[in-house]
Amino acid sequence: MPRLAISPEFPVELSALAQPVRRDVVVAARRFLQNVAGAPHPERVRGARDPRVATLRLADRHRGVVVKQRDVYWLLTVLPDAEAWAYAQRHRFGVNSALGVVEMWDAVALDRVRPAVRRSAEASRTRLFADICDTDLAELGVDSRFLPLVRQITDQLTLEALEPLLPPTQYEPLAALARGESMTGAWRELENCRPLAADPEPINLEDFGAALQRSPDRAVFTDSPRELNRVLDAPGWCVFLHPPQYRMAYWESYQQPTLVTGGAGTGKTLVALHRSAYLARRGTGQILLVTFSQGLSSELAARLDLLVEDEVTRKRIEVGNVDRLAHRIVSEAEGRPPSLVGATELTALWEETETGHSPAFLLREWEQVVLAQNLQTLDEYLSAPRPGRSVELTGEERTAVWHAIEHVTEQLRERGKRTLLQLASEASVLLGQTTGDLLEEAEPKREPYRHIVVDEAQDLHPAQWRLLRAAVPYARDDLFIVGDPHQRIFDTRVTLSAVGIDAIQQRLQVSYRLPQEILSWGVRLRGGGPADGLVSGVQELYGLRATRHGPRPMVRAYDSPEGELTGLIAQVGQWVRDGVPPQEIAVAARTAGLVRNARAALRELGVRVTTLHGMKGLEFRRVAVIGVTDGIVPDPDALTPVGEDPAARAHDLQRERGLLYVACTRATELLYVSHSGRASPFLPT
Ligand SMILES: Nc1ncnc2c1ncn2[C@@H]1O[C@H](COP(=O)(O)OP(=O)(O)OP(=O)(O)O)[C@@H](O)[C@H]1O
Repeated sequence: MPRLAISPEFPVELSALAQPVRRDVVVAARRFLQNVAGAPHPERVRGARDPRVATLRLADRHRGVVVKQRDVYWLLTVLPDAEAWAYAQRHRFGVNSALGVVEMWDAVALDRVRPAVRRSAEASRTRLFADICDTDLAELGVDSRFLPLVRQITDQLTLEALEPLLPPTQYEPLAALARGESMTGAWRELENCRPLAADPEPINLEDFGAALQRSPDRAVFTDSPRELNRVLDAPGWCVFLHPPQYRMAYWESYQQPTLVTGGAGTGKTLVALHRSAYLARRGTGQILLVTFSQGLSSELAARLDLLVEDEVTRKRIEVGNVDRLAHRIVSEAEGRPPSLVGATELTALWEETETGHSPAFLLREWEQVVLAQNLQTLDEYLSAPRPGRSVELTGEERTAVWHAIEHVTEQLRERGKRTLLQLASEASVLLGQTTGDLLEEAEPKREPYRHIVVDEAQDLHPAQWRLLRAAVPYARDDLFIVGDPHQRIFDTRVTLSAVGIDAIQQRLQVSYRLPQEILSWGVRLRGGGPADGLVSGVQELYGLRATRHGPRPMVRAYDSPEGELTGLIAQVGQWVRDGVPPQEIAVAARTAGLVRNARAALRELGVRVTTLHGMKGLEFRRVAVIGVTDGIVPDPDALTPVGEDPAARAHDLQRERGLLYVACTRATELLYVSHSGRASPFLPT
């Protein structure tokens, strides 16, 4: 029986074929896999650069291209006959000697540029890699077939021009050396191309099948027609992860909590989904996949349904948000659902106190100092640090604030009401009680989950972190966390270590969602210095890059809000006429009023219209962000007055900036931004 491995390009090419051809291709591939009568057989390709290449006739005038070694077939693509033969003739294949993964390159295209590289070498005595000996290059896996070309490269620009023609496993270490990095730096880049942990077995360059097994980003083996169907039908992200994503999601076991950070669209959510699926398949216990809001958790659940087909496995993963978890734990303990206090009622309670501080100031002090550190007594509060609060409070003032907090919490208790953060705090105490008393027992395992996977971690409050920490035992693979401090849209700047989560950190650097043009515009917009939180120290956006190019964001200035709305209607109408499905278009604005107006104006078109907050975690082909006007973004009502607390105001401004950045980085294809009157100060000039 043949062993059939599918490359990520195959399902993409397949989906581009007409339906009857597609059906025939699938039937033929299934026959080939099962080795039954009528199965296509490999046909050699005359003039092929690589003798292992063959084609399979999969449908009328359509062929699959395979690389064949013994019983292993790597099915690369399916194309009309002539294109398939040309493809088969052009490409060569190899095994990277450092990583043992497969490599593929267009040998004809590479040959075409060789004369130009040679000419520039003849005109210059400089050689980019003059200081690196052949042994070092070989150690980095540079293929001896590329060596003559590499030796002729005179400068960085020439190397960059070769990037699309070289396998990434060849290019990345060379690019690192060209940037002046050491061998260690070059190795680090190479390691990033490794999807699996290093294999202790020596690499056999002749064993292509073993190399394919080490390359799950390039080839998935299908043992049955069912698996074949799945690889061909499921969305690409369900089957193929990029090497760093794969390595993080499928690492056998993490000794301690793990934090994956990365910019917008780098695949953090996908990694969280795959990690959950991996843990569920392992069957070591119940998993909670948790995210910020109810809306996002529904999105996650829908994607998880696509990723995990098996019902028993899927049932091991509960998808939820932290508020709901807190609510449930408190409900179960008290025997009835807790009542929540509304914002207006809470503000009225703060107003009853007489500290000379505004309700907003007191609320922040309560949430960011008292609840964040779980302070229980006045003495604890008097000696506690107040990070992020720049207004000094004397001992007397602190005492007054503490009494104000006591007044409000007492009033809430009398009314039988709580805030969501209070619920989280109480839920973590409740969990602590059930587990703490039992620690000495043989089987204390009373935490509700064995593993917790957290998405959008940047916005969780310390009280919520304490709840999550208490909901899972201290054990291997307890917490797997993904987030991006630059996308924080709420007021929490907690580092994980401050809440007792000692996490190892990994980072994703390539955005697969955004074209370079939207990404670099977004990075300039986000600007304003590095972001803090989640990890100790600060996190820079430096190094984040994209793999695609596209149109630059359109920024449109209008004279009036009415003109801006008319412009929006025209733009979105054009997108719909271009054939973009309405569910792949989103319009976002900072205020509820702008959202209402846009929604009314676009009702007929059926596109999504939401607030900037509502864009978190989502993705659309085309996005319009309107009302990016001075006086609207940042929202003056969301800013602490300058005189009240300058540090809080600076944080508010960063949060508002982050909010706009989040909305603008949802577009995979096109971004349209508009304002009427003076532009928001956040817009890059
Ligand atoms: N391995 C992959 N295969 C296919 N598509 C991918 C892959 N990785 C990323 N993408 C694309 O990038 C998008 C972003 O992925 P994801 O939502 O996981 O990123 P994220 O880092 O969580 O983004 P954000 O923080 O901006 O919400 C995906 O929806 C998909 O379009």
